[in-house]
Amino acid sequence: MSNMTGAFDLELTEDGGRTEDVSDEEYFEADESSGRQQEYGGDGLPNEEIMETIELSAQTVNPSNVRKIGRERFEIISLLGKGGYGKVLLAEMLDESKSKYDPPRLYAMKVLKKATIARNQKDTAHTRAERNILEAVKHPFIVDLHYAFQTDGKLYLILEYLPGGELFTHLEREGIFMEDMASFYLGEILLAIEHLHTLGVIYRDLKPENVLLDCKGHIKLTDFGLCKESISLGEVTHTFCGTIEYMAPEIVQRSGHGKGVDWWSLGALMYDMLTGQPPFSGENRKKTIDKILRAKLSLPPYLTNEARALLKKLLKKNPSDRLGSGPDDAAPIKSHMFFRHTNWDDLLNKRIEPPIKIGVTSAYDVSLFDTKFTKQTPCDSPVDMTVFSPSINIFDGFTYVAPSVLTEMATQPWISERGPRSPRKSYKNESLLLNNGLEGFYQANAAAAHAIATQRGNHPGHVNQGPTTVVASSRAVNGYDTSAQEDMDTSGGAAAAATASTSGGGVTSSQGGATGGVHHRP
Ligand SMILES: Nc1ncnc2c1ncn2[C@@H]1O[C@H](COP(=O)(O)OP(=O)(O)OP(=O)(O)O)[C@@H](O)[C@H]1O
Repeated sequence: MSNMTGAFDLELTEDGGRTEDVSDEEYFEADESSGRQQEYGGDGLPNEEIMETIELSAQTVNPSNVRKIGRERFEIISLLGKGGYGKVLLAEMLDESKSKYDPPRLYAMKVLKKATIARNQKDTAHTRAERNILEAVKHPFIVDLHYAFQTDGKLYLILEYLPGGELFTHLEREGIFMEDMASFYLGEILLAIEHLHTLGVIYRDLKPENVLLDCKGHIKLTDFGLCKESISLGEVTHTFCGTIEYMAPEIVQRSGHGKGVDWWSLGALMYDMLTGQPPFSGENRKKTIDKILRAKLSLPPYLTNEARALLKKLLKKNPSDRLGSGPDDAAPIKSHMFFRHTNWDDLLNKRIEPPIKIGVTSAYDVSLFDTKFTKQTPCDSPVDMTVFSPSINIFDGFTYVAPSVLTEMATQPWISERGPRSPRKSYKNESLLLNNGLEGFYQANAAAAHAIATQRGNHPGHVNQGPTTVVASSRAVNGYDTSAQEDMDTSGGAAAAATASTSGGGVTSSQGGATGGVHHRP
């Protein structure tokens, strides 16, 4: 549905008159002085952040009743994706006699060199005694980390498998989300980030690829604030996340990495959901950075006043002006008018039905993942170095990064985190754009949004009006790799593994027939 070419790309910022240039007081020269990037506490003073890092290992991750779970207990099924740090593979757990469980127990296996979680001691005095940090990180909208083990210098994280794939795969199919749909996903993401913040963890890496969907269509954030080291990039990997344990105290205490960076990223995701592209993106790294640091925010006219107001407040370049940067963290965002129809308690308890239904056909159905990965023969060797070629546009995936983070990155030696990912610029109804131009596109979207809302007998702010179903085609999973059995711990304990489930409800097609970027529902 969304295989349009660049011919239909929209340059919102160059649309003279049809978009609103937000030229208010938020304009912020990020390189004026580092002092302006500091986050301020309720007392008006900069926060002194003393970070502690917890390294992930079998000791810190595995439940105490699980003594030894090793690599030999997993059979690799398929490659799901590659990030800047390593691979993520679909893996099936075997019992102690190397037989498969029935029903199958599927996990996502992430292979890294090292991973830590950095958290602010000030915020976590009450949890510091905890041995198992994962108990603290556990949240309905954050991926579960079940086991960790190390072999050959590689750290294996055995994560909950999320068969719904990336939220933005679904967004690409839809073109854009209506505001009611967007508020559902943004609300779940917000709750996950708010939870991490209460633990003193800043997520920092909120971007489309890290927002996945579980089998029912609820959000799960991957990475839960991990600081990672790649298995393939040598001894030290400098990333915007930062390998915190090598940093000098004065770097760790730099306050450019306040919680506000996550609320900026939420704003950038919101903009992408509602307009089809990130707020600031250029054709290369330099231009993207430049736009994030200096370009005015442009808002298309079809956005409601509520969405417009929230975007302006989240995408404030100066973090101390940004909504959410204050001591109340997420609270003022939750009470913003954009979320006026959101019952936060219902949302947290998953009592709101997800707008997109995940229709996978079997536990092994990986068709919601990119075939450029799933068609490869999977193995857990290090990532191919060619994906880190310096010639690629390493900033394509970083249009969600807050200005303060970019400024800090510019002062540090830095290596790409991942291969290129083009910003989404595809729209459902290319003919509409061709015939009516940008204005027609906006009008049609606004009209369609209104029509759908009316049809539902509902206000556009409401969520949960009958799920859209994304039907995953049935396809054989290729490339089983049963050979990669490595020496590791032996004998598994009573693993409380989650059982892979595909029960996303009935599977009915609702694709096609989109008008003006809006999806028809059955
Ligand atoms: N739990 C999971 N279940 C299913 N797929 C996953 C899971 N975790 C990650 N993936 C897939 O693997 C891809 C790469 O994962 P991820 O982004 O976590 O890697 P990374 O090395 O941490 O990358 P980066 O930090 O650069 O984003 C994701 O975009 C997603 O498609």
